[in-house]
Amino acid sequence: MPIKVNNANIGYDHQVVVKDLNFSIENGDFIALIGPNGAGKSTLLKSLIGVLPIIDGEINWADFDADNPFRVTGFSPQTQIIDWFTTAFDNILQGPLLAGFSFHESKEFAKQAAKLLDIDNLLDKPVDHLSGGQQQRIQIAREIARQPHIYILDEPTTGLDVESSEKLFQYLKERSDNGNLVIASSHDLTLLDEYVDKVLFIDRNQQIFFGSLKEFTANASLRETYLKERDKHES
Ligand SMILES: Nc1ncnc2c1ncn2[C@@H]1O[C@H](COP(=O)(O)OP(=O)(O)OP(=O)(O)O)[C@@H](O)[C@H]1O
Repeated sequence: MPIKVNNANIGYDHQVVVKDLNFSIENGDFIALIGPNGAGKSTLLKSLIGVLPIIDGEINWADFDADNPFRVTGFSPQTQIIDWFTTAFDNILQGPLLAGFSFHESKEFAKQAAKLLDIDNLLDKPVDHLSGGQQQRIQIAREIARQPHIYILDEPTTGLDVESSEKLFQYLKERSDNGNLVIASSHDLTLLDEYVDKVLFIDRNQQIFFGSLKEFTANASLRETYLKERDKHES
């Protein structure tokens, strides 16, 4: 079992944001992490990859080098981590280079990822000359170019238009169909309905639901609760 979360309490400086999390991520899973604003989605994704220590319980990366999950993971947080003083291409190239690919392979992977994110015409531009949505694409392209086994993506479609969001989710679905793991937070239920196979719903400091998309969709009151909470926080 690649990632197993047991009775985990997560948060900041002993301030618990979500308590008693219990779920596991298996090879081939494409999981949507949903919950209203402030529910703790970013906190959970940071805890999963280990940049934020958990308060209690366990998160086990059973089949991987637990000391260095970054080797096998593409992680795109909500706050942009970008090298502002280089070009779009050099930013993307850093992903595969740091993952250990040769310069030649890295250039190929960077070009492919740029094409997927429709930024191949911006590659020689300094990143601080680009729009927020274009910068978001660069960050995701950099992670995709690493060819990771696990994708941990915090609202990857923010700033992306509908067509690009569909293309990205289609790609992630193909990766999960090939045995890779994807967990992505999103507020876009239409996109999730089309591509993901499991849902993790957190709200009011707790895990409300973890299971298949089918179960989630079939449970009208659960879906209703999610939509109501989401819209309440967004209005
Ligand atoms: N660095 C931090 N230190 C202390 N508290 C924080 C920190 N970052 C976030 N929080 C708090 O943790 C809670 C969860 O925040 P988080 O960003 O994980 O929510 P989210 O579900 O990702 O929200 P959104 O949908 O708005 O991105 C919020 O109450 C937030 O104020």
